[in-house]
Amino acid sequence: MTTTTADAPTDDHGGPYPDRAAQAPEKQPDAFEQDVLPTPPGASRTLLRSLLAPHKGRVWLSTVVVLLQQAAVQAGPLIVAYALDHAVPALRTGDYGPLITVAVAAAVCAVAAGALQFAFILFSARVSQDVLLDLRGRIFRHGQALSLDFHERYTSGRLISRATSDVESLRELLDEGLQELIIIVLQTLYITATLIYLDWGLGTAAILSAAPLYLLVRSFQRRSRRAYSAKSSATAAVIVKFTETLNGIRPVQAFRRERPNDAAFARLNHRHERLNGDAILEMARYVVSSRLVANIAVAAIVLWGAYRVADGGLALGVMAAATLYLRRLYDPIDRLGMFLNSYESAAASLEKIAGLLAQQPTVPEPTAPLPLPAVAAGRPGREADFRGVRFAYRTGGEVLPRFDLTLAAGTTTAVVGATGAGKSTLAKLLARFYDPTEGRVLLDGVDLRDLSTAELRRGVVMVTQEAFLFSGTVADNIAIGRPDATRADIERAAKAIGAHDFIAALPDGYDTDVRKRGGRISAGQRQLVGFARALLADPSVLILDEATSSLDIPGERAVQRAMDTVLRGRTAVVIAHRLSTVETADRVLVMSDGRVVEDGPPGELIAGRGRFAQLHRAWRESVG
Ligand SMILES: Nc1ncnc2c1ncn2[C@@H]1O[C@H](COP(=O)(O)OP(=O)(O)OP(=O)(O)O)[C@@H](O)[C@H]1O
Repeated sequence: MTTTTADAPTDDHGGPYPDRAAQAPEKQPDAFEQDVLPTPPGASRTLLRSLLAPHKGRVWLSTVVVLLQQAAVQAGPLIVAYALDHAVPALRTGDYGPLITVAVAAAVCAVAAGALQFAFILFSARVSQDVLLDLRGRIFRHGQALSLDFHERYTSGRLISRATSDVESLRELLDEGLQELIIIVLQTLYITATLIYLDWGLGTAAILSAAPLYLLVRSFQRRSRRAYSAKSSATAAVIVKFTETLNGIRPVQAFRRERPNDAAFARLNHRHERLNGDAILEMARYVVSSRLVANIAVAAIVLWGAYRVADGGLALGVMAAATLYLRRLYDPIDRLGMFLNSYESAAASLEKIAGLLAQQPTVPEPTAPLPLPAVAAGRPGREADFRGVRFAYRTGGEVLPRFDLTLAAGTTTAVVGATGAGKSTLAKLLARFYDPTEGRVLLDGVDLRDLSTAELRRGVVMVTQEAFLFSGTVADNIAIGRPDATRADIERAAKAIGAHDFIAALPDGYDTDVRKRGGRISAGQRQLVGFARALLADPSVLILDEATSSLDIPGERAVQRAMDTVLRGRTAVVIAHRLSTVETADRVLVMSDGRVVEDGPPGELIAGRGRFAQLHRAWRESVG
């Protein structure tokens, strides 16, 4: 008999699987649930640097352009001062020269400011668009490269959120942030220098007043980062709910889940709104408190200045000018808040993206891949061997206790067993969607972990129940198994499978777009397309998850014939749900609680008195 170990509580106390604790992260808060994947320190900065590195030249150019643009803008008051002090008195003496100079200078500055602003927008937009293009591509490529267990936990909605709303908040920073920052720094430097020039004491006091402001900025940064991180997760949760509901629209409508879904969505939507509000509130708090600090600083400095004026230590004019400059010095504080806002929003998003990109596939490519040995002429398929394999999902307990199993080349093995017995898990190990927790899965003696993905996919193909169709034509869908296949190859495969007639009857035959007319392709026909795809791919080992849904009798026969064709001449593992499949297999494995409890040719098992014999009798009776 077998034992169920999936939820054995003894593990943590030195039970039968001492290393299980290391594989049970669900006991700690789940990083996936909370949308905070572990990120190596400095990963966001490294990511940003690597994104900007190819555009260094343009970033510098943008910086120079915006500096020149600011110079052109700031020259305005100087020109006015020159006009008042020189051009107007000169005009009184009939000298038009200075006035013309002023007019030309003002026109040049105005045109230059406009042209430079245009150039800046152009350069910075190019940089930001290229960076976003690169980043979206990286997220997509990485998403595709990550292993199945990652996707099962992270969900496509979160990936979409990373590639859309998080990328968008980075765009806001890249498009506007640089200009804002440069303006803030320039204004602050210019005014501080002028204040020091006017009066050392006042200038130093102004600089000292930056200390409480600095503390305020730091606290705002911390709080706003937290607020934006929560907001980004809330946005992702809204998108996850959206995609999940719409992907499952059939069961949603069939089971009238609309109302509960509306309620659940409203909760997530409100949470998003509230967290967005929190982020805005942080900004409001910052603006109010920074203005308060600034006003107190101005009042204190002015009081001290007035005392010095009364004392005769400071000229009144200098005091007046310094007061005006002081007010201006604190003007960019609001701007700084806006900048920090978009910076923190982008930083929170970047951290989430960096966390995603830092994930490593749990089924990695080998660094030194090995080739599969050449198949001897006439030998069908390859031998598959599970050696000392034990498997536990990362999110759960042990599903397959340690076992050994050899599948001889060219044989068809039917796997049967109750739901949850571990049939699909066994199949997924053979297709290397997961690596065994312990032990090795070998194909003709080569560990699957040593095969390049291309070699592995040529060697082993898994056809799942749902036979997913991608957007594109029927021909494209069949050719996924072998992209270089000609139309003749595709038709030959379809004919062999018995799919040609229905495909030819579609409005555009093989060129029918499956998305536009997807409704015309029935479940059975989808399976036939799936088989044609597998036949064209021609793998040595084929794993087939037989559909549980029963088809009509002609449909059933067509699928059965197609299956016989596709299984012939290779090593096959069929997760069987049909009696006919089991009866025609070379070998039957009966699984229960993750263990193979019966193993043998179908005739032998049927004749025996085990589970399979009982199952077979019940099956026969139900068929009639
Ligand atoms: N991604 C996963 N993470 C954690 N546990 C899983 C995962 N997939 C399956 N399991 C668990 O592993 C066990 C075996 O599942 P498996 O899908 O292999 O069974 P099965 O025999 O193929 O069932 P069915 O006939 O219903 O498809 C079950 O207890 C299931 O809950």
